[in-house]
Amino acid sequence: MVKVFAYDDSADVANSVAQYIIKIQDEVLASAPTFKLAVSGGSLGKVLKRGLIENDENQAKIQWGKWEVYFSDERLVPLDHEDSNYGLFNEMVLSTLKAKALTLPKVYTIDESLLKEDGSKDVEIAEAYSKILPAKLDLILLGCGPDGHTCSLFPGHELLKERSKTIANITNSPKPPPRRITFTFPVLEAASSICFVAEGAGKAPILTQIFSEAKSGLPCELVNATGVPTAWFVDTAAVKGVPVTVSKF
Ligand SMILES: O=C1O[C@H](COP(=O)(O)O)[C@@H](O)[C@H](O)[C@H]1O
Repeated sequence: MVKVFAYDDSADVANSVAQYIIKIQDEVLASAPTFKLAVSGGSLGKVLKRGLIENDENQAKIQWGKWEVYFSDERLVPLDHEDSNYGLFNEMVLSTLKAKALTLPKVYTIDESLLKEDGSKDVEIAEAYSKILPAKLDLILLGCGPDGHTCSLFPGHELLKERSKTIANITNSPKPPPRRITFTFPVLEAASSICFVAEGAGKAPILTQIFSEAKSGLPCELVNATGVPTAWFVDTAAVKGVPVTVSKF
């Protein structure tokens, strides 16, 4: 089932995403020792900072020590590089927790020792990450690129059909940097829940394609079709003119 939650204000989007994450965290931790979630890069970083870190009420409800954090995709650059999705999560979330001496989540990064300038170990990086990935994630937080990509699964790319690997490497990402690793559809399909965050008028044209009845085959549309409970948190600008029914979480 796909639900779309829309708000006029970006602060309300961030707060609602945080409350949604906390709800799933609480449900999972009622019967499991850890909450396993995956985060994405891009604009999601600021949303997490605003909703989970800058909002004291939300932050107090987060059991950071029981979180296991994975990355839905990662750019094959050093972890402290400005393009790294871990680097973004560190800057937006972990750095504040460290500064406040709060308990840190367990964060699963790529094996940086395998990063080579010529990309000769990129396949190994993907294989190594697939070995630390759990069989099922409780929640995957995704972004939606202006071309409809999510994770590092791009429109029309052969990786959309990948079924044998859970993590694949890509050498020709149309969005820089070109070398990345990404979840494949079997990982997305196995998740307990998925949440997209998309904001800004610039996302309205692609959301119109994703939510129209005509099949576009866009990666985000394919995620919506997996049958995994999926929530979209958007601002009203992103869904202006989009053929979808919206509500509030
Ligand atoms: O390259 C990437 O882009 C997508 C979408 O980013 P956004 O800034 O348009 O939200 C992101 O979800 C992904 O993790 C990242 O590597």
